[in-house]
Amino acid sequence: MMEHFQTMHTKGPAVQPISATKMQAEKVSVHYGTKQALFDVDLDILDREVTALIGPSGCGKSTFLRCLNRMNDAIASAKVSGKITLDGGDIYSPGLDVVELRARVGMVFQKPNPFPKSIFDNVAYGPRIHGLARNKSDLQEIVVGSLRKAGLYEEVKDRLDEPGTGLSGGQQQRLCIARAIAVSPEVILMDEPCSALDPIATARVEELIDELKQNYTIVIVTHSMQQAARVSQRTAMFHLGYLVEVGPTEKMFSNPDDKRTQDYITGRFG
Ligand SMILES: Nc1ncnc2c1ncn2[C@@H]1O[C@H](COP(=O)(O)OP(=O)(O)OP(=O)(O)O)[C@@H](O)[C@H]1O
Repeated sequence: MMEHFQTMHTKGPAVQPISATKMQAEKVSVHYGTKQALFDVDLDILDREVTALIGPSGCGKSTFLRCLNRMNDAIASAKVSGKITLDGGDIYSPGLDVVELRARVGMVFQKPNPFPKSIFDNVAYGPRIHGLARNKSDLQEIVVGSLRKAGLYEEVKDRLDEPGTGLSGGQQQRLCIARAIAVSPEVILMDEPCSALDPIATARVEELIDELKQNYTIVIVTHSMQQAARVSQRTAMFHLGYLVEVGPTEKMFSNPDDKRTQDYITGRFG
């Protein structure tokens, strides 16, 4: 795992930077038909940090993640209440362009899901539909830049015209990350992005997440305590649809406030 050390070039006491809130959830509840899956969740997502969502299966992690870019809109039975803001603006306000929202808050799924298109076209897809490139060389620059940021360019630069589906699982997931990055999102949501990957590909994606947090706010759902501890700065623990507690990852894994977190991280349930 790559370490980032900050060097202070100025004299005087070190000032602890205060992270700004990028997204804020207030009293967020979700029902699927008559079944309530989330109960009054209040959670701040801090800018340019990795927030890990942990908790036993079915506790509502993915449901909450999907609220952050309105992916639950696609589920007919899902009803979201409460308030979620991005830079202070309500993402559920009527008239909000959901396509624009999803460009600002991108998503990477559990199973790598490249389009049945070339590597180049996978990454160019978003910039094309959002009209982000003025000409071919602009588009080329965006695609190459995104593949570089996703740590994939060197591996694929000689075969950009070949299908994305021909890559290995780990490469496909980095391609999906490049595709998400290509539209310059501010927030990237990741739903168990490594669960289909082998340990080496997982380590590569974890390193990438660590690098990406310099420029993007990341929210990751993970079943792996080790992964949450390795990649995140803050951890939010969910249980039976409730947010149990949230805090700095180090504290959550060494000295959590809530017994349910303690039980979960020590493998007593989940
Ligand atoms: N599309 C859906 N329709 C109906 N119920 C759903 C739907 N998606 C999730 N649920 C229910 O909502 C609850 C929370 O599910 P969710 O997938 O958010 O949990 P999770 O913590 O992400 O679980 P896992 O770790 O197993 O992925 C569960 O009881 C689940 O069965």
